[in-house]
Amino acid sequence: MMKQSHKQTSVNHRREDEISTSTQSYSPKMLKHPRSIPYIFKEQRLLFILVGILIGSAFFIFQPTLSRLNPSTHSSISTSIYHRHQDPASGSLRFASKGSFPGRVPAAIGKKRRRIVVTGGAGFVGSHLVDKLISLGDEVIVIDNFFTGRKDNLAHLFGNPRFELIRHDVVDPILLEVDQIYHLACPASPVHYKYNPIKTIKTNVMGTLNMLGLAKRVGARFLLTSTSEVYGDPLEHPQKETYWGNVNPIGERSCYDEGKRTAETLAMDYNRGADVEVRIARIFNTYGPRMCLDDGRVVSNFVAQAIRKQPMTVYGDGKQTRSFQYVSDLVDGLVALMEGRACGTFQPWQSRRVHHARARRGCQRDH
Ligand SMILES: O=c1ccn([C@@H]2O[C@H](COP(=O)(O)OP(=O)(O)O[C@H]3OC[C@@H](O)[C@H](O)[C@H]3O)[C@@H](O)[C@H]2O)c(=O)[nH]1
Repeated sequence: MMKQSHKQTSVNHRREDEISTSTQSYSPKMLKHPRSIPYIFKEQRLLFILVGILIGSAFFIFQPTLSRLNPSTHSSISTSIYHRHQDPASGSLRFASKGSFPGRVPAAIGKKRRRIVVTGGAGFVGSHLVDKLISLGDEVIVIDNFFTGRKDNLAHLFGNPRFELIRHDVVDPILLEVDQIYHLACPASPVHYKYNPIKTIKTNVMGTLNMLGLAKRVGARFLLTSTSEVYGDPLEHPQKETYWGNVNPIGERSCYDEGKRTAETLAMDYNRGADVEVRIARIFNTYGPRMCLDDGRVVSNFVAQAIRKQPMTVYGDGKQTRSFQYVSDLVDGLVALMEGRACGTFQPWQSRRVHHARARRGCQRDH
């Protein structure tokens, strides 16, 4: 047994040397049960210390991995961040993917700034709306496929940290975490929307469906830019919102007229069926800066012809009438409509009294 103890460790070897040379009396009790627990604890303490260090190191190495696999073991703050990360529509994906550990609160949280999507934001009306929202301190994401919109209309905002531009066609779904959606994407001039009528109606129906789906998913408020053309060839002048129109479902302009009518139907159905807060603005003939010279609408046509000293072309018998408005007035109206409490359909000359009556009745209403 003594021989075995010598082989085990040099510590033991030294100890036995000490024992043999010491003046203390030899204690046979110590060697009597060398494999007893007190003996092992006393003689193998170095081994125990090493094992302890190994277990401790292993715990600290694997602990973060384990916590990522099991978020339920963390505080409520880290759990909610994890769930936001799981939502594919959530912008939290961005900070989570940077490798932040659960429980670490990103700097952006706490500073609540509204995030607003403007579809068709590179267009004539859209770009003015984006300017207005940026001036109000909001974060703006523009979605545009540049069919009639131009990057030039937004060039002055490139580099602004509160501005983002995404080349995307609303006919395809997109996931974003936003507070408000201004849905403008669609060619509006008769020349442009008649160029590819199937694409026009697809943009109005599928594009609006996608944006309403997004609004429902993230709880965003939704504003649809509709048109005076939903009245078709109206038999009433001027047209009130309560007028249902005199429409032709198979005419050359129907891709736009009927497309916008369907978009309005979808918006109201999402309001009634899915509690999406919707606003519908029936926009009349608008003019102002950034309108393309080849826009095809009457104001730009007349201005372009006047500049070129050409005669102005009046279509038909010239007895048709239109309501015109300057683009900044329209943009102010769109923002007021979005921010107001009233849901439903509105025109520029809508009276305050009617707005409030609707607000009292709640968002849901039928014409
Ligand atoms: O050169 C022209 C252009 C147009 N016109 C006439 O002027 C009137 C206005 O026509 P526009 O092309 O400007 O457009 P509209 O008013 O018919 O619809 C437009 O305004 C409302 C928006 O909601 C629609 O998106 C947009 O199509 C029409 O009667 C048209 O025939 C001319 O007489 N000469």
